[in-house]
Amino acid sequence: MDFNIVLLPGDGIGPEVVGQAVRVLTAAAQAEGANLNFNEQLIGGCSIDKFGTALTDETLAACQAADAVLLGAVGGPKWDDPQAKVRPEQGLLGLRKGMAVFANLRPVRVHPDLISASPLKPERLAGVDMIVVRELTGGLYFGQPKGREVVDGIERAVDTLVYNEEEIRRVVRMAFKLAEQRRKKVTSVDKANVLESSRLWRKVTAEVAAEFPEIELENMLVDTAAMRLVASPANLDVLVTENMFGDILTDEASVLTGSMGMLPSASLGADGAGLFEPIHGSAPDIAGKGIANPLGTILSTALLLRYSLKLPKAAARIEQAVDQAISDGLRTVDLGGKLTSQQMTDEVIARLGS
Ligand SMILES: NC(=O)c1ccc[n+]([C@@H]2O[C@H](COP(=O)([O-])OP(=O)(O)OC[C@H]3O[C@@H](n4cnc5c(N)ncnc54)[C@H](O)[C@@H]3O)[C@@H](O)[C@H]2O)c1
Ligand SMILES: CC(C)[C@H](C(=O)O)[C@@H](O)C(=O)O
Ligand SMILES: [Mg+2]
Repeated sequence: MDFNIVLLPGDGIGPEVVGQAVRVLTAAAQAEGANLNFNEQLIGGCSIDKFGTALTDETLAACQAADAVLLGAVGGPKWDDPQAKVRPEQGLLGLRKGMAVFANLRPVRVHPDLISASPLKPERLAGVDMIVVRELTGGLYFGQPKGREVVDGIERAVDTLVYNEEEIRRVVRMAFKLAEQRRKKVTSVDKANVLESSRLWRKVTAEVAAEFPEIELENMLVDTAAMRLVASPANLDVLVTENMFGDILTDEASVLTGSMGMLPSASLGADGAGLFEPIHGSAPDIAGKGIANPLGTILSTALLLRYSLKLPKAAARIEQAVDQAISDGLRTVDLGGKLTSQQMTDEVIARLGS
């Protein structure tokens, strides 16, 4: 079995965490008899520096042709000028759109031995195991019109939140399919008391729910969801929501797990090839120090093996090795330990099993 993987390390800690995660991915795939061919490309700020654009046509084409793509992070202060015409984040959005990966799965699991690493009360964290399904190629991030103009000497800016029913249906259906394998409940998060797009979201979600009579549907307003995420997170199982709500709620959810560095993600479309990335950014405050937590990216490679390469045993090997390393008390700096990214990865590899 041979697979072609595109690596997009990106900026800041991106190359550090991708470099480590690739070691784990290679070892786990090899243990299951799979051979991976890697093709490394630029995206984000480093691509702007070299090519003047955050995503070249060649990089996008390579990603579209690959069996899977592993990305680190993009962005950083160097490219943060508000007047800049090109931004690193545009590369990431263009990649998601270009790969048509409309569903971003963000599993949030609290390891029992990391409960003390979270600022939340321990009794709220026991048994937290949810998956957020974030719509990824629509909503405010992509809606038109979008832009700036000066009217009568006053500058204004416009972003548009637009969804059509098919964009909603396909991502909500993905959430219901996931719920069939889990606790048979979907919490759909919207702002239907204010937003027209949310009222359409709610209508389509009810139609999808009718296709899955064994799954319970709960509708929740996003402000309530933000509160429930910290007040009673163990009651949540599958959450599905629009692009920006999902972005914000998952950073909040990362606090439950002890660190931003823990959360992986899988971005999937209608067919198998996906985009896999930790949910964190380029972390300019710790970039270059070799201390970033690599586990979110390592766990993203497990999702890559499961969802795109269809190697569930290799995926489980990685997830078990990460769980074991944490159970054995191994911690990077963000979790109160002393291990470097490389040392933590060595410990995971040592636990992959034969
Ligand atoms: N997917 C992406 O590429 C992505 C995601 C989020 C932010 N960004 C970009 O990253 C840049 C920095 O954004 P930010 O600082 O707001 O968010 P960030 O996620 O980069 O960092 C937030 C905080 O979490 C910490 N952190 C993040 N990942 C960590 C890890 N693996 N190990 C230990 N600590 C970790 C950072 O040190 C920082 O204190 C911005 O340009 C932003 O646009 C990119
Ligand atoms: C960098 C940014 C465009 C991105 C997003 O908002 O989707 C990030 O925050 C994420 O969560 O992947
Ligand atoms: Mg985010």
